[in-house]
Amino acid sequence: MQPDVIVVGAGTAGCVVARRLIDAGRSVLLLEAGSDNNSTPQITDPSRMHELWDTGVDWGFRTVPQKHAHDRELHLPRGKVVGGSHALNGMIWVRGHPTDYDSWGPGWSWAEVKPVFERIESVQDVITAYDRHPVHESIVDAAMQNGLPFNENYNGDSQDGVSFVQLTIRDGKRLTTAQAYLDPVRDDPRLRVVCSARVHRLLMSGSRCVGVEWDRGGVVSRASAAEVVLCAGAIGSPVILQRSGIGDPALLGALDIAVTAPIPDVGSNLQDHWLVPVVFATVRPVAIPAGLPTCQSHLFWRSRPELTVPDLQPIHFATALVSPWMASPAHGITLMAGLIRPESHGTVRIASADPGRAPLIDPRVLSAKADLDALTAAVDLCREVGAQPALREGWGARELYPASMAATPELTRDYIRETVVTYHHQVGTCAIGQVVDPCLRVHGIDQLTVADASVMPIVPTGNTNAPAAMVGERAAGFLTVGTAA
Ligand SMILES: Cc1cc2nc3c(=O)[nH]c(=O)nc-3n(C[C@H](O)[C@H](O)[C@H](O)COP(=O)(O)OP(=O)(O)OC[C@H]3O[C@@H](n4cnc5c(N)ncnc54)[C@H](O)[C@@H]3O)c2cc1C
Repeated sequence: MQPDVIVVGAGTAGCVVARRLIDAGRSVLLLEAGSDNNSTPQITDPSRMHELWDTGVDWGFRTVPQKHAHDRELHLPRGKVVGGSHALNGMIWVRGHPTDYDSWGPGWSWAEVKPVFERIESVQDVITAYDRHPVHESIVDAAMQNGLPFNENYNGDSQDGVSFVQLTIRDGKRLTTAQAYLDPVRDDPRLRVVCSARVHRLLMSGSRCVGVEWDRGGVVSRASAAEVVLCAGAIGSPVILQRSGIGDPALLGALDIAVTAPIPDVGSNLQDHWLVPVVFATVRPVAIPAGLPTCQSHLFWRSRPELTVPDLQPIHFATALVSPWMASPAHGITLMAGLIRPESHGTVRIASADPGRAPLIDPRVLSAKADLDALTAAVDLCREVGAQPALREGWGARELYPASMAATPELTRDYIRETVVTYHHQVGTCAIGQVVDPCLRVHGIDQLTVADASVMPIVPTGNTNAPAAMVGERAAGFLTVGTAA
């Protein structure tokens, strides 16, 4: 098969891109490093997502030691299976704040992307009505007792307030873009999906990308195509570019990789959202039945009232999420203090030309003091919500962490450095403007597009799966219809 287009990565965006290219009559070779087995109960049952980390479907990335987080190496789970990170994620559907897209460049204004979200939502089920766990009803009540408004639809006119989350679930099972977009065209003769195919590098002819090289069970194969679309995610896409000689000449030179295109910003501008656990023991048992995730409510709020856009998004879990050093209660809940407009930015760099070596991922978490301040406000807010009667009296909720570990502002900051974890929203490493143009074509290279979370120049105000799917739809439009799609 000599496809029209090679798509690398069958994750959230890659499945959308492949499907829309097939719809437009193109032949597609879709290469995925992980397996095709996304129908295990651990993936399909939304209540079991916590069982997936550090298994065969997780790339299991670790950051380099984080200087501002007590030198901890943070786990960054990423999906390695058809469905990508959507097969591992919390299934929460958030379009983002309208102003998020203003800085993305021509073609990306809210007026232009809003209809794209609506189109995706006509393919990708997003459920808003489900059997909410009573503890989430109480968490929402507690947030309102603490002065927050209830927001029926945070994907509507305003994000602000406490809400029940909207979820990508169908009939009690996780619904990824692999199922919603890819599965309906699986039998189309123009589509070939090759799994366990780890792409090592791009094949270049001068400044033209003419194909890719991959490894499958120790066998190296190559294919050429008129277009290559990288959908390997915010870690995978910059890594493939760097290994292909597209990146910072200083890095490539140090690793003895010939420079194909000097683009210093490949792998820079890594952004993520951050979470800090506020854990409560409850007297009443809390158990989530199969078919729904433990996280069913969240809130959007501001660390400072003068901010025009929410910078906090605590998410709430009907279970005690404790670190190994913490005491685990018999029953509990966790209000995860969430920062969603971080100032700290980092990098993704290959460590060597050897594709077997893990990349060096340095998000530089909490390197900006503003992030520590905002997370402190988020922790304070979660502590206040947990102390409200709906939880204190209704469930016997008692704060376990940070509790006395936040007795002073300095201790609170220390607790944050000790417990901060990823919110799983890495973006920005092949950013529009820096690495790709607004049509997602890599600067100075012909026939090469990047279409995944890596192109987002600023991390959206909210979870990143819906924006990644939106990027996939836009990319396919750029490739098939042109810039006005
Ligand atoms: C644990 C977790 C929870 C999350 N919760 C939520 C949530 O509730 N809501 C939300 O909106 N977002 C959530 N996210 C984030 C969201 O899932 C991601 O932003 C989104 O899936 C990114 O899509 P993508 O297409 O950029 O990358 P991915 O979906 O990660 O897809 C990349 C694909 O490329 C493949 N790949 C990578 N390198 C190669 C290579 N060299 N060769 C071949 N294939 C390769 C990968 O295996 C993967 O399948 C979560 C993420 C995680 C990990």
